[in-house]
This record gives sequence, C-alpha cells and structure tokens, in this order.
Amino acid sequence: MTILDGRRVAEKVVAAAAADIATLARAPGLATVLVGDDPASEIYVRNKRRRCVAAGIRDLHRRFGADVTQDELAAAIRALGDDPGVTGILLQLPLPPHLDADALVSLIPPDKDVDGLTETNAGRLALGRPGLSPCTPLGVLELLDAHGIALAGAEAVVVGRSNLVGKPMAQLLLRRHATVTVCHSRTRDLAAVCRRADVLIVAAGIPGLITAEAVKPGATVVDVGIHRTPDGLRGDVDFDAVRAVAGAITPVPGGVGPMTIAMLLANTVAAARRTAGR
Ligand SMILES: NC(=O)C1=CN([C@@H]2O[C@H](COP(=O)(O)OP(=O)(O)OC[C@H]3O[C@@H](n4cnc5c(N)ncnc54)[C@H](OP(=O)(O)O)[C@@H]3O)[C@@H](O)[C@H]2O)C=CC1
Ligand SMILES: Nc1nc(=O)c2c([nH]1)NC[C@@H]1CN(c3ccc(C(=O)N[C@@H](CCC(=O)O)C(=O)O)cc3)C=[N+]21
Repeated sequence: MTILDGRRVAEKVVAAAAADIATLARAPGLATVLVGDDPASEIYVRNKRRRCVAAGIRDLHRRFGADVTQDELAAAIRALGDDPGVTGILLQLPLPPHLDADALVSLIPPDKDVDGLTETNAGRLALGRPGLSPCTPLGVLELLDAHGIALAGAEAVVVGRSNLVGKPMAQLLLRRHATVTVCHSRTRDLAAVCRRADVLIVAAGIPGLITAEAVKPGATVVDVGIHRTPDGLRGDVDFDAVRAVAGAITPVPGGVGPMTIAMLLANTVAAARRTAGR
C-alpha cells in the first residue's frame, strides 16, 4: 500500500512556482477574500498565506464578518478586479447562505480567477481550451501523476459535484481518458458505485463517509475532505479501515491540502502572466 505524500510532491511544485515568480518583472499580488469563519477555509487561508509570502507573492487579505452584505462584498471584489497590483483573486467558499456566491464569482475578471470558478474558465475547461482551472482538482492530478497512477482507460469515480471540486475533477479525468462516474447526495447505492472505481476521489464534506466496503481491493483513494475534529484533522474517508484494502491512499493532513496550495501558487503565476499579457 502506497501513501500518496502530498507534502513531498507539493514541495517540488512550490519550488518551480517560486523560481517562475523570480523571473517576473513584478511580484504577483494574490487577494484572498474570506467571509465568516468556515473552519476549512481558516486552515486554507492560514497555510497559503505563509506559502505565498515565502514564494515571493504579495499577500493581500480581505476579511469580512458573516453579516457582510452582498453589495459590500461586490464592491470589494470589483475594486480588486480594477486594481492593477492585484493579479489573482480567490473568494473563499462556502459563503454564508444570505450571499449569492455565483453573482460574486461573476465579478472576478477571468484572467485573475486563480480558482477557475468563473463561467469563462469553467467553459474553457469543459471545452478543453487553455484557461485557469480549480486548484484542488489540478493538485489531485499532479499527485496521481507523481506516483505513476494510470488514468487512461481507468474507472474513475468522483464523489461530489461542486463547481469547486467534483465537476472540474470529472472534467480533468475525462481529459485524461478515464471513464468517469460522478456521485452526489442523490446517488442510490454509493458504496456499490464507489466499489467499481480503480481511482476513487472523494469530495463530499462528510467525515468518514467512505468505509472499507466502498473500496475495491487495490484501488487508489484520494480524500479531498477536510474536517477539524477533537482528534485532529480528518477527511471524508475512514483512513484506518480503507488503508487496509486500498492500493494507494492520501492521508489527511498531508495529502490533497498541500497540493491545493501548491497549485494555487502555480495558478497565481499563470494569472500574473495573463494579466501582464505574456
Ligand atoms: N483539501 C482541500 O484542498 C480542499 C478541501 N475541500 C473540502 O472538501 C469537501 C467538499 O468541498 P466542496 O466540493 O466545496 O463541498 P460542497 O458542499 O460544495 O459539495 C459537496 C458535494 O458532495 C455531495 N454529497 C453530500 N453528501 C453526500 C453523500 N452522503 N453521498 C454522496 N455525495 C454527497 C453533494 O451532493 P449534492 O450536489 O447532491 O448536494 C455535493 O455535490 C469539504 O470538506 C471541503 O472543506 C474543498 C476544497 C479543497
Ligand atoms: N474558493 C475556494 N477554494 C478552495 O480551494 C477552498 C475554499 N474556497 N474553501 C475551503 C476549502 C478547503 N481548502 C483547503 C486547502 C488546503 C488545506 C491544507 O493546507 N491542509 C493541510 C493542513 C495542514 C495543517 O494545518 O495541519 C493538509 O491537509 O495537510 C486545507 C483546506 C481549500 N478550500
């Protein structure tokens, strides 16, 4: 059984991004917009700010209370879009329920959309054209590639269909010639579908959702979920039970999380180049 070590692979991606940043005429500026106190977002923001600064990215952080209005946030995102010193904008999700996330995402200029969430970038991904794609699915692919996990012709099952993770993950796997199935909260027999997978990618946001009975012996299991529990950080996969049947598995922490941050640095370089017109 192989542990898919996200920290190790992330180091290489981060080093390459830092080397690219050193060649740019101007340091990229990444603005993170955080609303309220989603625990997974707090972890992300804390770790990525440290990484960005170390790699030479200017870190611009905008924090709002959970009671911020749609208009206030829209004005803040428009201002970041117009600011030439800001080359990347990341709106942390989920937002509190009174806010319309889609409308706010639409205000991000596509060339500053380092999370690949705008219609333009999602469309480019769906059509197989160059653009900015979401960091987490990109990081999952990078991690699988680093470990030589074959995708062409493989049965891939993705649990979750969010615009941030599940859907773009399915698109990227399809581009790599996997046979892709996407599960969600209405999937009838989740364990039976997951058991078909050679490569199982789980992004449901439910701690311990995937148990050993949902995993085919020898399968590769990637756990995107991140939950703060009394025993520390945990994912959507019951790691101790599943590691006994899986051929390869990501740990939480130390799996997908560091890869997301590494790809954010890579996307921030790509966005800065787009904004500078090169
Ligand atoms: N490690 C990392 O770098 C990252 C971690 N995350 C974490 O990953 C998780 C998922 O994030 P995100 O995609 O944004 O979450 P969302 O809440 O936006 O989406 C969750 C998806 O899971 C599906 N789902 C929910 N319950 C079940 C179930 N019982 N069986 C099958 N599918 C189910 C939902 O289905 P439906 O559409 O029907 O509601 C939905 O499509 C979260 O824990 C988040 O914190 C997210 C991004 C990066
Ligand atoms: N627009 C948007 N894009 C996201 O990509 C996004 C988001 N919103 N909202 C929140 C989730 C969550 N997320 C994480 C990323 C890295 C770690 C991470 O660094 N994890 C380390 C934690 C290490 C530690 O602190 O112990 C690890 O798993 O090893 C965690 C969580 C990105 N998300």
